[in-house]
Amino acid sequence: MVTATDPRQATALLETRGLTKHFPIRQGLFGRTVGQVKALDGIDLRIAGGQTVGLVGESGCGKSTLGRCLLRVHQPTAGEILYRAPDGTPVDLAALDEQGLKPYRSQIRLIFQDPYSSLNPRMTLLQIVGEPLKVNLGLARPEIEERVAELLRRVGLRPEYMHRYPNAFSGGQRQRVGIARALALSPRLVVADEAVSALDVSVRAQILNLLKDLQEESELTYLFISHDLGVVEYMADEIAVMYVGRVVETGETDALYARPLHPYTEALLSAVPDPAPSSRRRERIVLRGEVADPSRVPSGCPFHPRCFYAQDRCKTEVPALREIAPGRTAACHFADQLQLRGVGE
Ligand SMILES: Nc1ncnc2c1ncn2[C@@H]1O[C@H](COP(=O)(O)OP(=O)(O)OP(=O)(O)O)[C@@H](O)[C@H]1O
Repeated sequence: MVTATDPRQATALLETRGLTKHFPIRQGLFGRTVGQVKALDGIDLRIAGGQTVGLVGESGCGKSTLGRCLLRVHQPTAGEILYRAPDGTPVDLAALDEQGLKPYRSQIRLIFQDPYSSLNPRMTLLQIVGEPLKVNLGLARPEIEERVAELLRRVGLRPEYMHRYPNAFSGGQRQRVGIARALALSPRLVVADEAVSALDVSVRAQILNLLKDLQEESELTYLFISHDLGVVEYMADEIAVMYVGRVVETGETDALYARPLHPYTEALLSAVPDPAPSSRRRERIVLRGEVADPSRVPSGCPFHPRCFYAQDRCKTEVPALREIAPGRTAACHFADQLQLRGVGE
């Protein structure tokens, strides 16, 4: 059903086309390039304004590299990052130099994974959260204090904490500080890279709910990167599944979880803990072998050596990411024939 909040109807805030990032592998005394790590290999991804896109996949499949390219921490090797500026103009962030990127640096921000190592222990919360206000906006101390107090309130911390140091706080509180810092410049898109993975299970839900509340208050858009499919199901309107530098499936969260179209997604979902274990049990699909090495991507479909449904064609022909049903894409030759198992069957 197409509803008012259907991500397919919302305008894209950011869209990547053919986004590619290869890291050279260097060897020897003169650093000769002997190969390439294909961390991203032609990513087409659409992030609708005000929505959360969940990016999932095993470790090493390129999720963080994608986030870093959007933030332009990395210079992409090829492809476009089309960002809709506040006045509606599309801007290709991949093509801009540091000077050109300046106006957009405040609009796309990152929440770090580890609230222990990402906060400087020698800086007070005022300095940590206020730093972007000083550096990017050049604000004076009284105004910074005022804004930091407001930011701390928004993330559920007492304003008087601003004079304390990070070691006075728990993991969950520290991540609230990290979120306050990410929000200091009123961004439009926030990349949350494993934002709750380092936290105790007991505080994860509080941080996830905080992120949801902040999204509602400020119409934020999230790219929510996680290897935890349970967490992503709770957070994301839409999902993109990555495998070795490529997007292999996209769709609305409910539809994708109920009926995956790519065998890799089916395997990932089979590992999500069963909410009602006494009912018909889902069988966990144990994939053979390790995730492919992005410097030696298998021929044909990169997933074929691990796929239980692979046919001869899969060994030679690379499947394109194509629309299988409205709002559903998959990069599998047999996506419209396979009857794969989802969650909650
Ligand atoms: N700066 C770099 N130089 C060389 N190779 C890199 C660099 N950054 C990432 N890679 C490689 O690119 C591939 C993708 O890494 P990336 O960190 O993006 O994956 P990921 O899905 O985020 O994994 P994880 O969840 O473990 O962080 C990996 O093979 C990684 O070793």
